[in-house]
Amino acid sequence: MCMPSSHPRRLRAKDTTDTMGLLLKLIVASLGIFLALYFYTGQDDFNPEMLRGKRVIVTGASSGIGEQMAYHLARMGAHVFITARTEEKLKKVVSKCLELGAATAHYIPGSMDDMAFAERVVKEAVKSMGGLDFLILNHIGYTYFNYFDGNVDHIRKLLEINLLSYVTMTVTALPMLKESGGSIIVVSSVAGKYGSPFSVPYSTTKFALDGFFSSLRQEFHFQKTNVSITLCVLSYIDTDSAKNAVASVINAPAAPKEECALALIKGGALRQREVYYQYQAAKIPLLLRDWAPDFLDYIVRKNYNVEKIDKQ
Ligand SMILES: NC(=O)C1=CN([C@@H]2O[C@H](COP(=O)(O)OP(=O)(O)OC[C@H]3O[C@@H](n4cnc5c(N)ncnc54)[C@H](OP(=O)(O)O)[C@@H]3O)[C@@H](O)[C@H]2O)C=CC1
Ligand SMILES: C[C@H](CCC(=O)NCCS(=O)(=O)O)[C@H]1CC[C@H]2[C@@H]3C(=O)C[C@@H]4C[C@H](O)CC[C@]4(C)[C@H]3CC[C@]12C
Repeated sequence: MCMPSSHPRRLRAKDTTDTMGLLLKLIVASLGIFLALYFYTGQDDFNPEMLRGKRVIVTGASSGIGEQMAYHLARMGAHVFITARTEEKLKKVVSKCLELGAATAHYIPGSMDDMAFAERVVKEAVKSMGGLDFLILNHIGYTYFNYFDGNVDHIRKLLEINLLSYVTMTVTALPMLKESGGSIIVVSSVAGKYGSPFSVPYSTTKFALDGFFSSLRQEFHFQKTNVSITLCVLSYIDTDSAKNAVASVINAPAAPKEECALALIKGGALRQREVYYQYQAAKIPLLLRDWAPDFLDYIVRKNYNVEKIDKQ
């Protein structure tokens, strides 16, 4: 009887390990290709004509990404209705929108810590434009970029501006959006998808937006409500307020606000459930969140010059 020697058996075990390794690499590569195709497809079907004559509200449009969205919409021939607190800035944005080709452009100044104002914005916009196709929720209240200071009242106030005014505007706008088969675009952040140091109150409000709008989207399916909800997950964008707040602390480049604004409008017009901008900075790290959360936390922390915060 011939007993197989231990050597060939070891070789067979090594062959099996090599094959498994190769298979694993193939699976990971195919998954990568599949995800890349899945998340990139759709954007190409966009045509700026989709926005011509559409009636759009943009909040937080006196500066930054909101202002840039207003300009893109104006170039596309939309009716633009903008809001924020600073009237002087809003006036300038409205006149530039008209120069760029907006069908109409109007503004209403006020603060989103007042829910009666949030409701009024929608009602005035509908009166002025004769209906509503897109509700773009983009504004945020002032917050600090530093260690959590224990101030519960700040979190409560920020929740009113960053979350409850979004909810109020959605509730008020829903009948008109149902009528037009319209869309809600909600501007959020990677800080609303994973834990972010020095942004505790801000991150709290952005996670809450995901809870509200992702759950509402589920109910829309059951109710056959033809209103799309696009949640926009942004990485660091080069707006003045973001750069002022974090430039010395974050070791990552900021993406251009003009391109970002266009990506959000495209995603909304195509009725995508989520937009990630910039894709590699916002989406790729998230692939780790459920499978390697400690590793993701470590990568996130690596982006911070924490000594700059400690010295402040
Ligand atoms: N820039 C970035 O790196 C990132 C931004 N985002 C998100 O993008 C969106 C826009 O950010 P960004 O353009 O950088 O911000 P900006 O600071 O440039 O713009 C914020 C807007 O909100 C308005 N606003 C502030 N406070 C209030 C208030 N109490 N009531 C009503 N409006 C208010 C501001 O105008 P006014 O002061 O005149 O009221 C301004 O128009 C936000 O939702 C933010 O979370 C997400 C990830 C990254
Ligand atoms: C702290 C920012 C809030 C904006 C603000 O109130 N600025 C006023 C400063 S000023 O008065 O001097 O002008 C945050 C707004 C957007 C945040 C960034 C974001 O959402 C993306 C990244 C998320 C990550 O988790 C943390 C870093 C971010 C770049 C984050 C930083 C804080 C904001 C700029």
